[in-house]
Amino acid sequence: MHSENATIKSRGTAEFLRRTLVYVKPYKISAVLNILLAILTMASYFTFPRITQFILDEVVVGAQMTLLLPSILCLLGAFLCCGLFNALRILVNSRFGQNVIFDMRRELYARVQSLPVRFFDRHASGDLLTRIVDDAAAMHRVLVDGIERAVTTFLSVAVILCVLLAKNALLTMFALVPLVILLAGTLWYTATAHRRYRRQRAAIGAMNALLMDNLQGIRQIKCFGRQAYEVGRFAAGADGVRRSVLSVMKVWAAYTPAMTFAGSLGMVLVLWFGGPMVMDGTLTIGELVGFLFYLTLFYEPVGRLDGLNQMLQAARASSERVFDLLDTASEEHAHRGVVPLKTPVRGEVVFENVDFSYDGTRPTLQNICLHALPGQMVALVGATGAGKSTLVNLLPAFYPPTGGRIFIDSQDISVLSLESLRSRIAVVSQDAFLFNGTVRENILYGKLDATEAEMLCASRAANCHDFIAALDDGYDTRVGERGVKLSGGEKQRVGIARALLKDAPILILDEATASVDSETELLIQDALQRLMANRTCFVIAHRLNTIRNADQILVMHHGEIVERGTHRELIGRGGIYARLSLMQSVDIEGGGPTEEKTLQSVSP
Ligand SMILES: Nc1ncnc2c1ncn2[C@@H]1O[C@H](COP(=O)(O)OP(=O)(O)OP(=O)(O)O)[C@@H](O)[C@H]1O
Repeated sequence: MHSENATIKSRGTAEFLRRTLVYVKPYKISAVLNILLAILTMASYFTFPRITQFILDEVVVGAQMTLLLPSILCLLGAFLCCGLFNALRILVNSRFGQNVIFDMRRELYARVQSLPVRFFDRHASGDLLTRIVDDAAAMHRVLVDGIERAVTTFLSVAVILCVLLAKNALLTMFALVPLVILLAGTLWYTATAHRRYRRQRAAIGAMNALLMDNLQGIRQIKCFGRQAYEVGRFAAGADGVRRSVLSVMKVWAAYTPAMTFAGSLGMVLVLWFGGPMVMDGTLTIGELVGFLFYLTLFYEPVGRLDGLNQMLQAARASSERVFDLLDTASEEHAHRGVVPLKTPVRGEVVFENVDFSYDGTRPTLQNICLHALPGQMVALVGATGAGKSTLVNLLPAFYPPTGGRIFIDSQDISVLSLESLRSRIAVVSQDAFLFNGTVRENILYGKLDATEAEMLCASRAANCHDFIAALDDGYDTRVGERGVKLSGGEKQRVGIARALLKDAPILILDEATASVDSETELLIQDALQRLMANRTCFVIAHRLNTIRNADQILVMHHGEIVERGTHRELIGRGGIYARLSLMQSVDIEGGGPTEEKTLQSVSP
């Protein structure tokens, strides 16, 4: 995880602002209205010192009690306006903010969906989640609150400065002396804060990555009794966050009070030099109090600039992680194919001298040649790590081959659009991943617009209708995260129903290794027979008895096809397959298995 974050490019504030402001464009009117309302709120609030001064000087000292009620009503009206404008500002600001973050998250998630499978091999889901949820939120805060605060702050500083100068230029000079210290402090903070925020964001990403990984593996943790070990690992991650946040806060703790103190110096100086002015009659007491009120209003936004700066630096660090995601080339960018697969698709598949490597150096597949005729069943066998899954993963272009070509119906898949290619391939994987929704939603994943009748038909063909109908809420039963509420055999059949509904001419079937009872096994095999009928099937077989009737069996070893033929031919050859077959005690003449061992445990 740390290495992932180390690769994130550092970007300047100008790039941050340029790319972040793009999200405000569609909501220019809301943004302007938001600022306008903030200014009105501020302006109504600023009448307070002026009216107070009037009450003190004209009403109290000038003994004009008839003006008291109108003055108080004015004050009340100003506060009312202030509250009203503020309420409207909050409404506009919230809508504006939620629109911005909605757009950001939608764009980010769309980008995540378009990233190549290879990207997900290298990035932890928890870290990606942090970028979409937290980092986008930090960026949005700058746009929504930051811009508003920046405008109102600078405006109020400018307006109040004019008022102060108009009231008493000499006192204003004294009041502004600490501003030099404030500016120097701000510059120092800006220059040094960025790296601390980068570390903080990286630490949060790493902690979330660990958290997500652990929650997904909670059963393994319990099974191995590793709760204490994982608590320790999480504590190390959380400690990383604690230390990075503390390093930010340590500086902040010294910086903010120092800046507030510097601001207070202005008040002290004004009192020091203003007091004698009142005594010698060049200033009224009301004018001095009014001046001090305005000075508070001056230093309050000046102090807010520090908070704004902190927000900006945090958002800049977050934006680097967001832009890193947005700037990663999409699958379409790398694949480039746009041609649709010619229909009707017959399902002829050819691998022509295909090589592949995950890391660009160590070959995972070498010189793979195969020719599957439409409707044929091609079985892949071999020891674990031989490259069977890698081979089938090249067919839907999850990874591009590093050498050679792959054809479907004589069309090179590298020129085909991914959408067209993948819509013609169904995958039934070992773990039959189900989404955390209802059974119905999971089956319909194969064809979102399928009718109820089509769904029921697929479900019956997959031998899962009966168990689904017996569930409390039938097809509307929620299956839990990854389908946790269903048994392995049930999940597999829901997975088969989903693939049946997709009705693709090419099927990739990664046979489940987990054993199920023989009745369920029969139901699954029966469902699979229906699924495989009239499709070109690639079956990663772990038990040889299920592939005896395959049209071709390819035996893989260290990324190469070392034997090929039918079951009988390979048995007759007396090579690796025959040995594997013997070890699994498959009845060579076609009878049932007497003992089953998965190929995972057998090395050729
Ligand atoms: N995403 C990946 N990134 C890097 N290397 C990988 C990746 N997936 C697999 N490998 C490596 O590629 C080799 C082939 O793996 P593959 O999963 O294709 O084998 P397999 O024959 O399907 O094994 P199994 O039967 O156990 O599933 C292995 O050495 C594996 O470690």
